[in-house]
Amino acid sequence: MRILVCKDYNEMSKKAAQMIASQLTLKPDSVLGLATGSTPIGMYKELVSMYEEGLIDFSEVKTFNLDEYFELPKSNEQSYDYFMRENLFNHINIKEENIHIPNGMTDNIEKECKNYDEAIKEAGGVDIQVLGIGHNAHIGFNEPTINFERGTHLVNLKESTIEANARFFDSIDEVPKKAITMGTGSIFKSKKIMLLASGEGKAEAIYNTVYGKVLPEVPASILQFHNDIVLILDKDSASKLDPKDYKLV
Ligand SMILES: O=P(O)(O)OC[C@H]1O[C@](O)(CO)[C@@H](O)[C@@H]1O
Repeated sequence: MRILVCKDYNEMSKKAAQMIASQLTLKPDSVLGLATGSTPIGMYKELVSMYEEGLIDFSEVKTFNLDEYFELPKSNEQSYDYFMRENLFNHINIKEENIHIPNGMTDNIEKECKNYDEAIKEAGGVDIQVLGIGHNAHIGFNEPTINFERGTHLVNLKESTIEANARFFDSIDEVPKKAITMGTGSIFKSKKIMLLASGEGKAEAIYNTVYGKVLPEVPASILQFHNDIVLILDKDSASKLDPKDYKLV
């Protein structure tokens, strides 16, 4: 588990975008696993700037998003489909058929989840999975639970997650209570993983992820077993780590 600590959120975003750009240089038809939430917004801004400067090309890239709210129409500005188009897809030359986001409006959850995992497999697997992390160390919408979920599945959101995400909605009652998310098993199959975190509020989750016991109650802790993962943090989210365990960049 490599840990890079940047001086602030903007530097973290630049570093993360550089890592994605390197991936696309090495493999133009990369399969990118993408995250939503507030943390990756700075990285997406950097990627759009790099694309506009002609430094990167998304024409052969395929993407798979980690999660999507259940029964929230794509047209809703709080859907992750809407978020991804606003923050990235509408501003780069990715092909529509190469964009994959779980269909939160499906009337056949089991089929949707199975098809999603199969589509990832058919694409050759995720080359680099971008992750954020919740205050309770959830990754995607894999909440603290009693077992690590293997594949993409429907999940009941924890109250703490609903409260954390209520900031994006007019009222907490509007926050969906369920979501479709790639499972920790699906995430773990990614060839590389890049986890981003910013702010003091994530320091505890990062500490538990790096040093804690590998438990489904701390979903991100499973990442200790991955053989090619980098955490890109800002100083605040890294504040509980031992400086000998990370590199300042
Ligand atoms: O980056 P944020 O907004 O703190 O969100 C952290 C995590 O919570 C989620 O938004 C799910 O609640 C994830 O998609 C994200 O990685």
